[in-house]
Amino acid sequence: MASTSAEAAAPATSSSPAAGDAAKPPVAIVCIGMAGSGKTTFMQRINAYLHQKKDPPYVMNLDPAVTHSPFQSNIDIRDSVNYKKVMEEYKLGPNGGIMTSLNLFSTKVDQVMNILEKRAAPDPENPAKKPINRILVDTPGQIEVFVWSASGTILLESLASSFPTVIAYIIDTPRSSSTSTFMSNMLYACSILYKMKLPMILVFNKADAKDPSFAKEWMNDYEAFQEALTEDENSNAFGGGEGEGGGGSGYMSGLINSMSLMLEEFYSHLSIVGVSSLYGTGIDEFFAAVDEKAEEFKKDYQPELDRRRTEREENKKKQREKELAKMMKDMNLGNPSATSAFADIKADDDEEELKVLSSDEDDEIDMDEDDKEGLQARYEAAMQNDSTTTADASFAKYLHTQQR
Ligand SMILES: Nc1nc2c(ncn2[C@@H]2O[C@H](COP(=O)(O)OP(=O)(O)OP(=O)(O)O)[C@@H](O)[C@H]2O)c(=O)[nH]1
Repeated sequence: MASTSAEAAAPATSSSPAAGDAAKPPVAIVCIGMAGSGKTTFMQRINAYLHQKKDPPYVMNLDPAVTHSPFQSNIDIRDSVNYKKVMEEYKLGPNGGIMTSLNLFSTKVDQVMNILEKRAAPDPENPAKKPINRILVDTPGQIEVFVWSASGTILLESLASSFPTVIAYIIDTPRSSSTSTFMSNMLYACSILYKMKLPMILVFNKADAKDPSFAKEWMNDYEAFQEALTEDENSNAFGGGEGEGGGGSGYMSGLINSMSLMLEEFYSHLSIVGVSSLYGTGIDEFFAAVDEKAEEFKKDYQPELDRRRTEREENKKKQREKELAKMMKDMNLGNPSATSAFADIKADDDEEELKVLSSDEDDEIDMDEDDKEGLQARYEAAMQNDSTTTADASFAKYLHTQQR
């Protein structure tokens, strides 16, 4: 990975393996793709490529339903969760089974992160063991189950909180060569980007079967896309078929046209590579894009992630306060910080009153006039306070008893 000043300046998160290897934390590559896009073949290819470069990655399989994998995983969800049993026990269908298995697995995310962080740092007991440079993550082909589940978010956020994390979105190029399937795929990628908020590489796979240069052109040149759209419309590629000439109602082309305009901004955030997982072409280009996106992660996404984490912690604190207030209300104690009774406790702690009480705990009559007046005034305030409830008064009485 190219080392830049931005990288050197990037703050290491507290749990980051950067603590052990400040210049080069491993990059996590999360492969997401529709069923049949060639995701498994792609994973196998990049895994083999890194092994060939004598830089073996750490591989994690998050697909509980996969029956055969052509590569070995260091961490495999199937070792912890039995997908078939989950389906049986919870009486679920295939997608529910995958989602529940992922949910169960995500409860162990801390253990997973501990393992990854250990492998990312140098091992003092075994200095010859090289820290890992890449973490490859395979996900279920049912994209929506992973992307839109809480567990998918938990797993990705945990990864991203420790390592630069990049999404590789695998696209079946031959199946995306019409403007409508291309647009559907782009919208899907767009929704993943906005849901995951992580840098993304579009991997146009099966480049041996269909050259992906058309896709790059469509993404960079609006007019080229327009021409292809008109062609598809004229050849009735969208179906519909009303009227002669196969132009349809024009609704589809109008929709795709306006969406392509909207997606221009989205395209500018992406890296695009064409690969053939079958033959191994384009893999160098893919890893160059990974390095570029890892830098982008540190520069642009990491601060945003940190901001979101701080915001979440603040919200949690606010929520806790809200819950506490609700609990006090449930107990009919009002808002604890709004009652003068509570304020009194704090004041009593560090004022003379305490000394008086501790010196002569039994002797109420010995309290000097100032103390008595002060206490009296506070009882009255407690009784008169707008928000004072019967419980506040009881509390004041309780305080009084304690002070005796
Ligand atoms: N021509 C060509 N075929 C490919 C390439 N990559 C994958 N395939 C084929 O595409 C089909 C699907 O590949 P997989 O790797 O199983 O796809 P997947 O996305 O993992 O599919 P699921 O396991 O269903 O999620 C297989 O027949 C592969 O041989 C490629 O680069 N070129």
